[in-house]
Amino acid sequence: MTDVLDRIAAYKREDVAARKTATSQTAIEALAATASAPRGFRAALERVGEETGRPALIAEIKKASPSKGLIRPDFDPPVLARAYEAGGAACLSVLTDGPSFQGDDAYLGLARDATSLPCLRKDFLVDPWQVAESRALGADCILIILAMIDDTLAAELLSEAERFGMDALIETHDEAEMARACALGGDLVGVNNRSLRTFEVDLETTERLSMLSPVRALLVAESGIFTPDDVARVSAAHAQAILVGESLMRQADVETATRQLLAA
Ligand SMILES: O=P(O)(O)OC[C@@H](O)[C@@H](O)c1c[nH]c2ccccc12
Repeated sequence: MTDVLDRIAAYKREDVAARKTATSQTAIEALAATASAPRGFRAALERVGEETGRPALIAEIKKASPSKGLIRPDFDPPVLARAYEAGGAACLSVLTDGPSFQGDDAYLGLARDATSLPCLRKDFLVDPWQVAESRALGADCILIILAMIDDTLAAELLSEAERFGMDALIETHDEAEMARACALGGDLVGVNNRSLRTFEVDLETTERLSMLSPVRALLVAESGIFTPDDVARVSAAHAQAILVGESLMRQADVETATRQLLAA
């Protein structure tokens, strides 16, 4: 049986091929040019981190996941986005992948228009065309999952993000991927504590990889963060930002839960 990443990569390639037939590179770039100007994603993380002396929060709008199934039944992106902003999030992450996460491209603009926060388009990028598409959808930052692509494509995605004035979060899972991130030269690097192959979560991943991250990179601890103690733990491991979805999405009162997670 092929694992989940291979399965996702396969349907993404098919999906992108169809989208590219419908909308050429020139056409998608024209749409990107009319999108609302990028909000500095990395800059917001840096600023909030300095102001609070704690890791800045990237709060994720996620309805479901392959490992957990349905996470949030009453799913309303603008309402959730405003609750996150009021609770103290520095940035948002919005799942747009449909088949695995019950996301939708439209959720990105809905969440972004409801707040003043910079937004990450959380999706699986397998083609540089998707970078222009992300900007056209309003994204301020894209995600580059190294486990899914080779260095040539990763470098292309990174330079396209730069060309469109967006930030790029380079996601790593192990030492080899962290070495690749260093060679790529990105300035925003994530450590995903969840293996995208086995779904197992371990905050030790951040502790192990943080010291290997590029010197100039802002480090984001991703996944499996549930309590203020978890935040303190990854903060002690030098994470300057955290990416949190499930633990906040499961709370009835998202604003209060967000504030409590960030309380020192
Ligand atoms: O819900 P969690 O455990 O707080 O995790 C959020 C985020 O890190 C996770 O959704 C994620 C991190 N990298 C990804 C790549 C694709 C899809 C999802 C993800």
